[in-house]
Order: sequence, then structure tokens, then C-alpha cells
Amino acid sequence: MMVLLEDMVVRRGRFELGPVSTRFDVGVTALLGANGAGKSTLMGAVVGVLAPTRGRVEIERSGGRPMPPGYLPQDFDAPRRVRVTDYLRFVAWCRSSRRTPITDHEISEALRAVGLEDRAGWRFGALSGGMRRRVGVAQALIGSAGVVVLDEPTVGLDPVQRTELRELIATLGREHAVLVSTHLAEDVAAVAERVLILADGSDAFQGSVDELAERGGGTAVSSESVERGFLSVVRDRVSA
Ligand SMILES: Nc1ncnc2c1ncn2[C@@H]1O[C@H](COP(=O)(O)OP(=O)(O)OP(=O)(O)O)[C@@H](O)[C@H]1O
Repeated sequence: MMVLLEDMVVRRGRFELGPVSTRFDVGVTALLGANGAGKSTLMGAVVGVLAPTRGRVEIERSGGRPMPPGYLPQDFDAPRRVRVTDYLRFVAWCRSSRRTPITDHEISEALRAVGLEDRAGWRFGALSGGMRRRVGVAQALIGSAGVVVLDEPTVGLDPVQRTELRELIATLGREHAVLVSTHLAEDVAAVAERVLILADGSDAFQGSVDELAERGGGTAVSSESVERGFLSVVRDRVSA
């Protein structure tokens, strides 16, 4: 599984992102940037919700299933009264085609992957915030064929649920190409292998999390060294 962006430019109102060229592979890539830097715009282009005005986005998968990546949008929600499995069955039905049907087995696998097998019969509204976000990750996994894009998945969660969600993201990264946007240096230090920083309408940094920590003057990856690295990248871009 691999996602390739080649000189991609995306326009959203007056805002133009790019050209950005990058690739992300199996593992967790963190997408960072100040508010309005273009993270959701880039993610929208990767999942096919926004069309690039130039360049291209290519998704390569070993299975070759013709599906866009799985996507957890920032404002994910589901009807309160609907049971978790019924909601996921509906998602599966939407993404199924005659050639590539999505089976109940795949739904069970998605629930297992997010640790919600025992909540399958619960109504969405009865779940905690962290569990609802996990349902969001489960729906992203259904039919995603190995590429998952998560837009600020840890926002608004308490520290325990945030930690659990990070563990889930790290586990997903063993088999999936995961692109995750966040404002939290702890998220990056805990789960990311690679980092892409957007600033001023384009990519200001691409590299390993170790390289970003080094840029922040750290000898080891920590929330502090990642935060300092991020600030150094953004300040250099502003003063350039
Ligand atoms: N629907 C829209 N119509 C017009 N402009 C938009 C729209 N959505 C976003 N923008 C603009 O595009 C730019 C990038 O927004 P985007 O949501 O991609 O940033 P972001 O990095 O995800 O921000 P945040 O961290 O606040 O979520 C912003 O300047 C924003 O005003």
C-alpha cells in the first residue's frame, strides 16, 4: 500500500495548497500545521473528496481493489439511535459493489480491530466519546484496502481515551498506510514514524520523527523535542 502525491495543487476558495510531492507507505505519517495550513484540504484530496487542480494523487495497493482510502473526517458523527453493527452494515453497503462486495466478516474484523466487538449491539448514542471515535475508525477501515486517513482523531478525548486511540493508531500502522493529522506533539511522539508539516500553503518539512526531534534540539523523540522541532520549522518558513 502506498499513496503518492505528485506536484499536487488543490484549491479551496481563495486558499491554494501546493505543489506538494510526497509519498506515504505502511506505517503512521503525522500531518502537522497551524490552523488553516491545509491539512484537511490535503486529506480531502488523498481520499478523493477534493479534486487536485494540478498534479496527481495515486493510490497503489497490493490487492488492487478499486476503492478510495478509508477516511475519518474531523466532524465524524452517526445517528444516536442506530446500533453500531447496523451503522457499519450501512457503510459497507454504500461501499460495496457487485464485483467487490463487503461481507459481514469484514465488518466483524473492523470491529475487532478497534476493540469494539462487545459493543456491536449498542446504540451509537450510548457509547463514550472515545468509543464513538473508534466506530469512526472502524467505518474508515471498511473497504479501505489498507490506506486510512484520520483527521484529528484524538481531539476532544480525555487522556485515557486519547492514549487508547493512539495505541489503536500505532497498531493500525503495522498493516496500513495511515495518515493522521493532529495538533498534539504527544500524538506525534507516540505514534508517528514520518512527519509532513504544512505551512504557508506548501510542505515545510518531510522526514522521520527522529529528524524532527533533532531539529528541535532533542537527542530522543519526546513531546517536547517534537514540539520544538515543529516550531523551528514553522518559524524558519515564516522568516524565509
Ligand atoms: N469550504 C471551504 N471553502 C472555502 N475555503 C475553505 C473551505 N474550507 C477550508 N477553506 C480554507 O482553506 C484553508 C485550509 O483549510 P484546512 O481546513 O485545510 O486547514 P487545516 O490545516 O485542516 O486547519 P485546522 O487545523 O483548523 O483544521 C483555510 O484558509 C480555510 O479558510
